Order: sequence, then C-alpha cells, then structure tokens
Amino acid sequence: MNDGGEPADDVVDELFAVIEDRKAELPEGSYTASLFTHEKGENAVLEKLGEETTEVILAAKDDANDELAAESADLVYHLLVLFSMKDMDLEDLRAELEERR
Ligand SMILES: N=c1c2ncn([C@@H]3O[C@H](COP(=O)(O)OP(=O)(O)OP(=O)(O)O)[C@@H](O)[C@H]3O)c2ncn1[C@@H]1O[C@H](COP(=O)(O)O)[C@@H](O)[C@H]1O
Repeated sequence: MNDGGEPADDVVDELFAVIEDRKAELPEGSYTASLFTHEKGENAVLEKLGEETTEVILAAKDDANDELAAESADLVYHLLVLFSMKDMDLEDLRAELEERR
C-alpha cells in the first residue's frame, strides 16, 4: 500500500505494459524493441529464454540466492516479451494458473 492507501501498482503488470509500449513504438536504443525487430525473428527471444533458464539453474546449484533472483527476473522479463510477441498477455497466464487451483 502507498501513503494514499491505494494498492501499489503491480510491478509485473507495469513491466508488461512497458513491453507492449516498446512493441508499439519501437524506440531507438530500447533492448525490448531490438527483440521485436531482431533479424533472427522470435528465435532471438527464444535463445535468450534458453540462456536465462541455464543461468537460473546454475545460480540454484551454486546456492547463490541473490543471483537466482536476478536471473529469474531476466527469465520472467524475456518470457513476457515472448507473450507480447505471441499477442498473449498476463490474463492468459493468470487464467491458466486459476484453472489449476
Ligand atoms: N526487465 C528488463 C530486463 N531484464 C533483462 N534485460 C536485458 O536482457 C539482457 C540479458 O542479457 P544477458 O543476461 O545475456 O546479459 P548481457 O550479456 O548483457 O546481454 P547480451 O549482450 O546477450 O544482450 C540484457 O541486455 C538486459 O539489459 C532487460 N531489459 C529490460 N527490462 C525492462 O524493460 C524496460 C524497458 O527496457 P528498454 O526496452 O531497454 O527500454 C526496462 O526499464 C526494464 O524494466
């Protein structure tokens, strides 16, 4: 909660909104935009997902929890870029998780 008693914006929702903006605007110098315009197409983000997954596993095996959190954030970010590329959104993920409750 912030000082006004309103719920704080969800950081994951906010990140996804930024990713959607980058997809629409493709600003110069944006890493996110570069994934949407990459010459390898969607393979660029798929390769990053593979790399980040390996990094998550290595951090876990090293018992390096700070690194595990950082690599997990990289993984989630790239997963959200993939969702956006596929015209999916966080509601698709939430609906899938809800169904499993
Ligand atoms: N959350 C992220 C985020 N996580 C990871 N990354 C990028 O993902 C890449 C991860 O690659 P690696 O771990 O392999 O590290 P690296 O060796 O530096 O990367 P490369 O040389 O392979 O590109 C890095 O370039 C990171 O900067 C991210 N880039 C952007 N965001 C978010 O997206 C927003 C918009 O960013 P821009 O699109 O760059 O404006 C930012 O404000 C952040 O909130």
